[in-house]
Amino acid sequence: MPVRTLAGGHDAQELLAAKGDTVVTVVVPARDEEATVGDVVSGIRRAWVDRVPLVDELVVLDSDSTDATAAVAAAAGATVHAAADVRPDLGPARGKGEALWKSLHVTRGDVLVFVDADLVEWDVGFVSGLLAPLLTDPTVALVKAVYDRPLLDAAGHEAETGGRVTELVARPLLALHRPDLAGLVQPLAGEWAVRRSVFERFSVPVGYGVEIAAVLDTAAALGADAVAQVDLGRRAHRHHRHDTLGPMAVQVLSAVERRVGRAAERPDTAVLVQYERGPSGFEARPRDVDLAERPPAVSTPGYPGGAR
Ligand SMILES: O=c1ccn([C@@H]2O[C@H](COP(=O)(O)OP(=O)(O)O[C@H]3O[C@H](CO)[C@@H](O)[C@H](O)[C@H]3O)[C@@H](O)[C@H]2O)c(=O)[nH]1
Ligand SMILES: O=C(O)[C@H](O)COP(=O)(O)O
Repeated sequence: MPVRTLAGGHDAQELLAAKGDTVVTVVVPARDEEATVGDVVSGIRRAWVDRVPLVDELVVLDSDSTDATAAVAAAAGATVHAAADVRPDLGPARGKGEALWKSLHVTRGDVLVFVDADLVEWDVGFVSGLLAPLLTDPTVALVKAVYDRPLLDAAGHEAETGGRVTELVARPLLALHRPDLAGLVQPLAGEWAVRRSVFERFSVPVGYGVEIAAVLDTAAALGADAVAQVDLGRRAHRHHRHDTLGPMAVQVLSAVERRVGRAAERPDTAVLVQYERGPSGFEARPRDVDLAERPPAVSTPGYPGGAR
């Protein structure tokens, strides 16, 4: 059965009625996003906290930023937590997955909606679109965004279609290992929503493997039918250079391999060697890539409702 694809564009009052007493948390992970995090936070705040009270908590997880991300996010109306300051007793780790995992420890939502902080084209309907299936259909556990993804050049002009790691790594891996999930158009979308009761039971890659891991773990635990996707229109974001997409690809590959029964015993670091032409020919630029995973939040001592 193909992955369920749902339309966005919901009536706000109907969603509010469907929400009832479900607590909804929006989490924005951000590392050095002072240029864009303010618009993301203030847009969500105006639409879904002030005008329609669909969102109960709006939280930015500041992921080791060295710029003014935290101050900008707080001024825009978010509750800001520095990821490194959340449960420091659990040891240090860095990365996007770490920020999302730490968010479980400082929020109370029954449903968590994740929205990237680097968006330059987006719509507040992303939040309601992702929430709707979870508020209205108890069989849905995780919802991914689907959208057109332009690849913008340095001047902001549309060059071609984006999502290079998605198209060259993530979707091919699904085709090989989980063809029942191959209908997911944007398996790496940074905009997704999940039930806490599900996400808190998964081990979470600290880096960019977090999205593909959550999809695979949800399908393994509850069946592919528990994963849905919603068409949200169009989204544009800041692009990485190819040399930082390489480590991202390694993290996505590792998260998948661990979940299809390979590489379970792999060390938590890999070295990706990239090459640049220098004065003496091609010079090696080795990069350490962090493949570590956090254990299920529910298993960490002190987690509310978890082991103590
Ligand atoms: O250590 C980090 C790195 C990134 N981020 C934030 O995470 C979001 C997405 O990061 P980004 O570097 O912009 O990733 P993308 O190039 O957009 O990668 C896509 O693919 C990744 C791999 O699946 C997903 O994690 C991303 O959400 C998705 O947008 C942004 O708000 C970042 O500020 C952190 O919080 N901590
Ligand atoms: O999701 C992806 O595949 C990566 O973030 C790369 O996206 P981009 O090619 O649009 O920069």
